[in-house]
Amino acid sequence: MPVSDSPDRECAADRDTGGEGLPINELFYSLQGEGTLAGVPSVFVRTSGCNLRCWFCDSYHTSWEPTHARMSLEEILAEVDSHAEADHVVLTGGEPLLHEGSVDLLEALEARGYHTTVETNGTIHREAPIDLASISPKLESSTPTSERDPNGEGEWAERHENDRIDLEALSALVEEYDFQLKFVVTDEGDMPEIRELLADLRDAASVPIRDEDVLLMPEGATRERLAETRGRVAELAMDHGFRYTPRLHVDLWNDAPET
Ligand SMILES: C[S@@+](CC[C@H](N)C(=O)[O-])C[C@H]1O[C@@H](n2cnc3c(N)ncnc32)[C@H](O)[C@@H]1O
Ligand SMILES: Nc1nc2[nH]cc(C(=O)O)c2c(=O)[nH]1
Ligand code: SF4
Ligand SMILES: [Mg+2]
Repeated sequence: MPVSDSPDRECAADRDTGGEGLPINELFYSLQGEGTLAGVPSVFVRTSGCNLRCWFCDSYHTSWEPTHARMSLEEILAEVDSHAEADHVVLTGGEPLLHEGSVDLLEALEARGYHTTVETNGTIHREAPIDLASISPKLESSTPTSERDPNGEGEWAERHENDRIDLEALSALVEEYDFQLKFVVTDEGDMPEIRELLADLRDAASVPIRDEDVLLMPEGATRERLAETRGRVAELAMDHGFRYTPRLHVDLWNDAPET
């Protein structure tokens, strides 16, 4: 589908847009590239708008400079259904759980028999029929400091830092849904924070969080960058007894849109 190239002024990038349907940045058929379902043919529905601003965000036009076309629930479902080979749908963003309309979409997908994965940064909990909550809590190394800001001089750093971890939302997500915790890792400097967060979450949540629920994913939006990070991250997964997840779509198609 075409992606609108001009930001819609009515849509603040960091809050629910309300109204009917959803702000959609792209909708495409691909292979799930990340996590325990890597390799599964899936339709991706990418909403626009995010409450965080990771410096490395590989979906720049849903966060830093959000663009979208507003689609009704019926239009989204028709396009999902047109990919008849797929019975898995991945709802991602941006931050899909910003939008009330995501709940409506997930309910409609459940009624049609789809398996649903929601890719979320873990700061927002909503009740919805989610088969796999793919939670990617954001570490301090994601913060857009003035040196790393892709779009300014660090104006978002404080808000990002304040909002990136919400233990209450994280606990509710892991208690309510089958989940994976997928951390973006660059080097061993990220590991102490992952271990601390896991300890806090294990205290706060009423369900077990097994090491096998924890996946380390190398930071990199391009093949070139992944070549620098993935060897290190694979070693860290082995050292700590966590899983490693590739970024299969980047290996296959680099940073092309709609992949
Ligand atoms: C664009 S985000 C959208 C969903 C949600 N906002 C989130 O962050 O989980 C989709 C996935 O891509 C990951 N991601 C984004 N930029 C990345 C990068 N440069 N390297 C590795 N993973 C990245 C996120 O951590 C998340 O798991
Ligand atoms: N192929 C493919 N797999 C993915 N898994 C999670 C993605 C995302 O952006 O949320 C993603 C994506 O953008 N492409
Ligand atoms: S939380 Fe997700 S969509 Fe938002 S800026 Fe970070 S990686 Fe991008
Ligand atoms: Mg992606």
